[in-house]
Amino acid sequence: HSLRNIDELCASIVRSHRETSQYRLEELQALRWKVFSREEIQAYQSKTVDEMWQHCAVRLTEAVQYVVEFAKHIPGFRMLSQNDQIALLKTGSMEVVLVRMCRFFNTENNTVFFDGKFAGTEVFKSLACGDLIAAVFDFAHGLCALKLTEQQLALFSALVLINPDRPSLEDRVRVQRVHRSVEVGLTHILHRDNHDSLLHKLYQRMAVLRSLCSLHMEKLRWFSQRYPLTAHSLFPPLYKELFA
Ligand SMILES: CCS(=O)(=O)c1ccc(CC(=O)Nc2nc(-c3ccccc3)c(C(=O)c3ccccc3CC(C)C)s2)cc1
Repeated sequence: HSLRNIDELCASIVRSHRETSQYRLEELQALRWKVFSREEIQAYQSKTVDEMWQHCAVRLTEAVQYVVEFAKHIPGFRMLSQNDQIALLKTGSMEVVLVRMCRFFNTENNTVFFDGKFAGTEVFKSLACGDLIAAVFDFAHGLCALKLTEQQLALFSALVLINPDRPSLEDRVRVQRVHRSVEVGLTHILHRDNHDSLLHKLYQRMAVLRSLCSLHMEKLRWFSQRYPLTAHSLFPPLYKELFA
């Protein structure tokens, strides 16, 4: 790895991250105190379980679509086979949405940017999966505490996505090679930012991510058994393709 092409790799991943984030940081900062009114919270809480799940599935699918675009612009990712790209996105896209949450989470009032305003856990009550929401909020808190820069977040997102341990990969060795070059890139910018200790903490966060995503999948299975019609006919196709 000559330094030049590590710099190029970092630059292309950071550019891709910036171009595939629906909101710039400044926009999210400007909106951080725009919270839902009592009436709006009441409206969310009076939705039925399947209405709220459908609503979140649409939001999550939209966030995942941006992650798919992010992946497509990562040089090493594009070189992989179609099947391996799908295999990595199947498990990694939700993890990247969760990692990106540190951009749109306000630790001061424990709210997340959702549907145009910042929402507390009470907004998601009618999902009937308080443990998943609490775990997602806890994870977002923990990640925000690391105060990642956009560049560090971009490289960490790519590292989470290009994971050679994913099931059913055809060319694991190739994914390992791309993973290693992204890791060299992340190590390089953490060293440049004089924040070497962060890498170890980020690896610890990756372990929590995996458990969070299996909890999400478990809830999704529960939901689609309980509401088969909604899950099979009303969920966005990409959501079903990636999560069902
Ligand atoms: C990411 C790019 S960005 O420009 O920063 C941006 C762009 C757009 C937005 C708006 C946005 O889509 N916010 C969402 N919030 C949540 C959410 C919902 C419950 C709790 C915590 C966050 C979404 C989810 O559907 C989600 C996300 C992670 C785990 C679980 C879920 C819901 C499950 C229960 C179906 S989508 C925010 C930020």
